Amino acid sequence: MAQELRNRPCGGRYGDIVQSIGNTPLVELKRLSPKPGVRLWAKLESANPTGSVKDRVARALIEDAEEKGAIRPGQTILEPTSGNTGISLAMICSRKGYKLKVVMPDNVTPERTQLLRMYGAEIVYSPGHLGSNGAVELALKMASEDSSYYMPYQYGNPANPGAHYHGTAVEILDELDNDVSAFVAGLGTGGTLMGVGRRLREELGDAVKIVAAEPMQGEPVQGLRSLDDGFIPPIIDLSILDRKIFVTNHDAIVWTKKLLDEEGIFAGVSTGAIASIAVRIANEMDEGNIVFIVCDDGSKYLSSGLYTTPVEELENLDTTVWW
Ligand SMILES: Cc1ncc(COP(=O)(O)O)c(C=O)c1O
Repeated sequence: MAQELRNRPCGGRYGDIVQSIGNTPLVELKRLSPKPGVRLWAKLESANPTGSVKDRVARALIEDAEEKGAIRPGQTILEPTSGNTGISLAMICSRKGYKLKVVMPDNVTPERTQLLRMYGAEIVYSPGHLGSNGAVELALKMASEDSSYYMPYQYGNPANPGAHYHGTAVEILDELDNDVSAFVAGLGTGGTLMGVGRRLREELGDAVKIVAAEPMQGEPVQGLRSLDDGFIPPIIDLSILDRKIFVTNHDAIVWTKKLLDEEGIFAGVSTGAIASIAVRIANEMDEGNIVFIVCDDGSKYLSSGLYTTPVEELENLDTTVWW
C-alpha cells in the first residue's frame, strides 16, 4: 500500500489500466457542510477507470480467483449484477483474457447495456420487476446447472469487502491522518460498508460512526437494496453498522442534483441518497470529518433526464426503477 500511495498526488504511474484502479481523490464539499467545524469529504470512486467503485471489487474478485487457481484464461465468468460490477468485470476480463456473462434485470438503463457490450460481455436478462434479487436467483440457478462457469459472487465473496478493507479504507485514513468521525455509504452487496467499516473500527474504535444509506422498502434506488426486501447478502455483518437510515427516491434525486449544482460533483442516484444522509449526520455533529462514497458518475443515468429536468417535472419519480 505504501508503494501505491507514494504515487500521490500526480495520480501515479501504472503498467496497465487494471493496475491504475483505486487511489481516488478525496474532495472537500464546503458548500454542503452545514457548520464550519464539520468537514464533509467525498471519496470519488467515480474517478476509477470505468467510473465506479466496483472496479476495485472486480479486480479483487478476479485476482483472488487467479491466486487460488480457480480460473484459467478463456474460462467464462458468470455474475449477477445491476450494472456497475458487470461493467468493471467486463473491462478487467477483456484485459485478462476471460469471457464474461452477466445476469441483470431487463429494465436497466440503456447506457449499461451499451457499456457491457462495448467491453465484450454477454448479457442474460432477468425479469425487471424482480430487481437485483431476481438476477441473483437466476445466476445461482445457471451456475448450479453448468459447472464450467466460475461465479465470483460478490454478495458472498470476502474479496469484495477485502478490496475496501485493504484499499478504500487505507486511502481515507491516510488522507485524513486517521481523523474520521463518520463514514457513510450505500448498502448494495454491503462490500463497501463492511470493508471500510471494519478497517475504520479496528483503527479508530468507537470514535467513528459507520452509517448505511438504505432505499425505502420497494423503492429501488440504483445500486442500493433494502434488506427488508428479503435478501441479506452473506458478507453482511450488521454489527459493524452504527446506523441504517432509509432514503426515498425523491430525496436521492434532489441530492444528486444538489451535488451537481452546488459542488460540481456529477454522480449517480445512489450517491445522492448517501450524500443526503451524510449531511444529516453532519447536522448532528459539532465537529469532525465525515467521509462519504461517490459510488459512480452520472453518465449511466443521462437518458433519464434527471440532471436537466426540474425534480417536480420528473415523471413517475417514486415508481421509476433506476436500473
Ligand atoms: C451505483 C451503486 N451504488 C451503491 C452500491 C452499493 O455498494 P456495495 O455493493 O459495496 O454495498 C452499488 C453496488 O451495488 C452501486 O452500483
